[in-house]
Amino acid sequence: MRALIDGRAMAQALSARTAEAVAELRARDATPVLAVVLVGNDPASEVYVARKLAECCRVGIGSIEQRLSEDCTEAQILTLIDSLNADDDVHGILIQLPLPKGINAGRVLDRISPAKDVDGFHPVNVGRLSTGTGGLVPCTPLGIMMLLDSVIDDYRGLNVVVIGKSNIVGKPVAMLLLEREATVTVTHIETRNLPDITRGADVIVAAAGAPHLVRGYWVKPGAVVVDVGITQITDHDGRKRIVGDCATHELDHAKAVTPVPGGVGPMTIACLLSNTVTAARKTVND
Ligand SMILES: Nc1nc2c(c(=O)[nH]1)N[C@@H](CN(C=O)c1ccc(C(=O)N[C@@H](CCC(=O)O)C(=O)O)cc1)CN2
Repeated sequence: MRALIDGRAMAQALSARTAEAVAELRARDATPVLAVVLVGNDPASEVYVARKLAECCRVGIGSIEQRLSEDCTEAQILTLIDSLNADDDVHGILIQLPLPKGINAGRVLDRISPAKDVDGFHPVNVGRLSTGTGGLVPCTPLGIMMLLDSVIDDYRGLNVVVIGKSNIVGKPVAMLLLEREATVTVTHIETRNLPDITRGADVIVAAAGAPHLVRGYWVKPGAVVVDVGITQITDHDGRKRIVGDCATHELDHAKAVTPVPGGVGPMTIACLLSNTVTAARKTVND
C-alpha cells in the first residue's frame, strides 16, 4: 500500500524550474548570487556547503564561499555579514549551521538582512511566516510542504502531528500547515504518550533527530509520514549508514512515506536555490 515520495526527483524538477528562472534573470543582467558562510570545519557542514555551491553552479546562480576558522570571534562573523548585507551584488546570505561553540547563533542570524535571509531564520521572516504575511520561508519546511502537496490536495481539518519543536523545522512547518487549515499538534521528545498522539494523525512530520523513533504501531493505516531525521549510525557489522526518525520498514500500512536518504534532504537544497531566486527577483522588481 505504501508509496515512496521521491524527494530526489522532486528536487530535480524544482531545480530545473529554478534554472529557467535564473536564465530569465541573467537575460536581464540580474544574475542571482548566494553567499555561503562556513565557520569551522564540521565534516557534515563541509559536505552540505560543497553540495550547495555545486548546485548553485548547476542552475546558473553565482556563489561566493566565505570561510572563517573555528576559533574566529563572533565580531568577525558579524563584520562579514555586514559587508555581505551592504553588497548589492549579493542577493542571498546563508550561514551554515551549526556554528562552533561559544558563538551565539541567534545574534549571528539576526544580523542578516531579512531581504537576503534565504534560510528564513531571521525574526522578521519568522514573524511574517507566523502571521501569514509572506517573507522568505525556511528551506526544509518549504520542501516538506512540496513533498506533502504531491499526495495531499486539501489539508483542511487534517490531523497533523509534528514531532520536534526546532526553529529550523518543527515550528515553521507547523505554521505552514496551520496556514493550510490543518489541525496541528506540535510534540517533542518530552511529550508524554507520544504513540497515542501520533496514532490519531493523518500526517506525521518526524523531525526529532531520533533514529527509528516512529514505529509501525505509532502510525494509523493510510497516514502520510514525512521523515526529516538524518542520523548516521554504525550497523552491527561496523558499516555506517544514514537512517531517519522512522522505522520505514514497519510502515507498509501508511499511504505514503518519504525515504531517508532521498526524501526531505534533497528538497532542502533545491528550496535554497529557489529562495535565492525569490530574493534576487525582489531586488529587480522593487
Ligand atoms: N543554514 C543552514 N544550516 C543547516 C540546514 C539549513 O537548512 N540551513 N540544514 C541542515 C543541513 N543541510 C543543509 O544545510 C542538509 C542536510 C541534509 C541534506 C541531504 O540531502 N541529506 C541526504 C542524506 C545525507 C547525505 O547524503 O549526506 C538525504 O536526505 O538524502 C541536505 C542538506 C543543518 N544545517
